[in-house]
Amino acid sequence: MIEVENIRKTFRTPVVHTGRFAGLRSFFSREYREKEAVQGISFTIPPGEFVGYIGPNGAGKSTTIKMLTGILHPTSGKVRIGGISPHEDRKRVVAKLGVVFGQRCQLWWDLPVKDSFDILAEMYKIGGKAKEERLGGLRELLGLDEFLETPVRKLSLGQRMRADLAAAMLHDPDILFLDEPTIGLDVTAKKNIRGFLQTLNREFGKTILLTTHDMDDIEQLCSRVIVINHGRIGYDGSIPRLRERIGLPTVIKVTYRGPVDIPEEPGAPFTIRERSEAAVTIECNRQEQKAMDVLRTLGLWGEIDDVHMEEPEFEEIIHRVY
Ligand SMILES: Nc1ncnc2c1ncn2[C@@H]1O[C@H](COP(=O)(O)OP(=O)(O)OP(=O)(O)O)[C@@H](O)[C@H]1O
Repeated sequence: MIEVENIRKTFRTPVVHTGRFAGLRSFFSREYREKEAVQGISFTIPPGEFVGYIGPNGAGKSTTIKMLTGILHPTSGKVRIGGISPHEDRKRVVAKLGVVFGQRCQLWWDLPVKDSFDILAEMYKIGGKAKEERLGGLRELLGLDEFLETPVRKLSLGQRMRADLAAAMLHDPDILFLDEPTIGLDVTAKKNIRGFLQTLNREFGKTILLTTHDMDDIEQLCSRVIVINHGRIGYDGSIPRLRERIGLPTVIKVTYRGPVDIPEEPGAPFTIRERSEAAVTIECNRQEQKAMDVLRTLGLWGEIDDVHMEEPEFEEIIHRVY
């Protein structure tokens, strides 16, 4: 269980002067600028949940993750991971956590991948059969064998991410924090990583908090999404409920065969976006109108030949929340 209670983080940075005697003025200056990166955030994540933690650049996502992992101490508020405060007992919390930062490799750059795993296993005090079994499972799930002997610096981005994920899971933590794990990856590599994360969550019950700018990651993986902006939570709930709340229209295009009689006003709760001799495109709100009811009305205007339906893009919905 991850418990976050009204956490805040204010960064205080000295004001740097410019112009004449700037260095001297900065040196003697006691002026500070304050930045409230996180402004009172609360949420609870029960075991086994897969949560997307998203927001625009500078929203406060990384700052939150750093407070959850104990790297940063909140200015106020409380964090509990499995009942333990990461600040008070970082060692015990770290044992429960796996952390992956997509932009930062956590392995030894010049060593073969398997040597990095050996060092980590030593650090976590995993040996013998347990180590073989765990590493065997990860090798299979992540396809590590093709590059186990390769130095980390020579890995492709996709291979490096797979190695990083294996390293994060080596001590079998219950919780995984991921910061942009698919950044820069091609379609196939993304698919592999997503498949692995899905397996961790669904088959092994791992709790996952995922930060990403890739909305496909969120839509394909997360059952819940927390949206943060300017250090505050703007939304916390399921994706369908978010779609409902934003209420962007669904677009339906119907092509007719034979004679068509499209009225000037639809006389139904949807709007006509475009019409031609043999087709009509309408916009409707799926929360207010069932697609079948809309189609029934459209069927009164002529014999339907083909139907094309476009749901609002998740990306567009998130853009509206930001
Ligand atoms: N150590 C620091 N000192 C001062 N300000 C900081 C520090 N770390 C972060 N900030 C500021 O706090 C705000 C939130 O930053 P944070 O890195 O948490 O955002 P983010 O949501 O992770 O953004 P991104 O998507 O760009 O990674 C930003 O305005 C940032 O400049």
